[in-house]
Amino acid sequence: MKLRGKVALVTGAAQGLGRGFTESMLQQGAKVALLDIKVLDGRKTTKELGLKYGQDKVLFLPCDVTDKGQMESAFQQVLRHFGQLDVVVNNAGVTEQENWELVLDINLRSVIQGTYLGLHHMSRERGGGGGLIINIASMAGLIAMFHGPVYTATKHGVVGLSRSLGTPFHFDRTGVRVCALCPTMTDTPIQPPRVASTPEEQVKLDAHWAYTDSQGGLLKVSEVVAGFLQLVEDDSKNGAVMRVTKQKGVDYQPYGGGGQGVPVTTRKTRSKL
Ligand SMILES: NC(=O)c1ccc[n+]([C@@H]2O[C@H](COP(=O)([O-])OP(=O)(O)OC[C@H]3O[C@@H](n4cnc5c(N)ncnc54)[C@H](O)[C@@H]3O)[C@@H](O)[C@H]2O)c1
Ligand SMILES: CCCCC[C@H](O)/C=C/C=C\C/C=C\C/C=C\CCCC(=O)O
Repeated sequence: MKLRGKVALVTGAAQGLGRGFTESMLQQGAKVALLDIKVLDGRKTTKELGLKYGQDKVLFLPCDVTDKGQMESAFQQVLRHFGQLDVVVNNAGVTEQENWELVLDINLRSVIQGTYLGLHHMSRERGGGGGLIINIASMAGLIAMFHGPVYTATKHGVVGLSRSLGTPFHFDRTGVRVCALCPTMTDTPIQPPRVASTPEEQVKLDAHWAYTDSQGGLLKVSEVVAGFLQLVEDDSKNGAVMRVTKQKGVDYQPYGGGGQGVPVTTRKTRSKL
């Protein structure tokens, strides 16, 4: 998809990867609605991007993605304000916390909600113009993350959702591509500090940073954004699961015959996974 003249909606856009995806689409000539629960940060980011790319190109909408009413209202407001919707990026996410139900709500239930709302408004069978939904999963959607079992479960769920809706059965009716993006550890505010306030916490942090350093350290937001733009622009990718890692850069998770929209791999390639 060429982004010039298109309208995108990004959840969790106030900072980190969401802000990066937003700015990359503004650079390509799209208009973007930024949704976030952090109202002050969201307004600040929107103002800064508006000064750079034009205030008429951006719209900030305070929105808690776990609240169905707020999500429905945000989608309606985007359509009223910009008159169209072409791209939905379900990006808002949190890492493991004591309240595991909240991790599930934000990282998976809200992504399902955002995906269904995107299909509802963009689907050709409902009079929409087709479009693209990119769900931000993680490499934790493909492999185990020892210090985040629920986080890992939610990201596996996001991958499964995107692959299933990214099949020709759905695309033939909706004209909406659905893909998942799976970065490894990236340098955003979600990352924990290196030093903790208690010895128990320090053990976890040491394990996290030892793992991260062993993988080549943190990705830059710009490296993930480069992959994101490839996924936006390549209309042949539907149900595709893009990985972004320090070791291999941008590539796709091969699924063999079962993976729609991704190349079928050879046995030799599969054995290296
Ligand atoms: N940074 C990484 O290492 C990394 C790696 C792989 C995947 N991811 C995924 O990328 C996405 C973005 O993460 P990030 O690293 O930019 O994190 P971040 O913490 O910098 O940004 C997340 C944003 O989501 C918003 N948010 C959280 N809960 C919300 C809610 N209920 N409603 C609306 N907005 C909410 C936050 O306010 C914040 O602005 C997440 O889904 C995360 O799981 C991050
Ligand atoms: C395994 C592949 C990489 C997945 C990246 C993932 O999507 C992003 C993770 C972001 C931050 C790291 C997660 C947790 C913090 C680590 C330790 C915290 C320990 C403290 C605590 O238990 O609260």
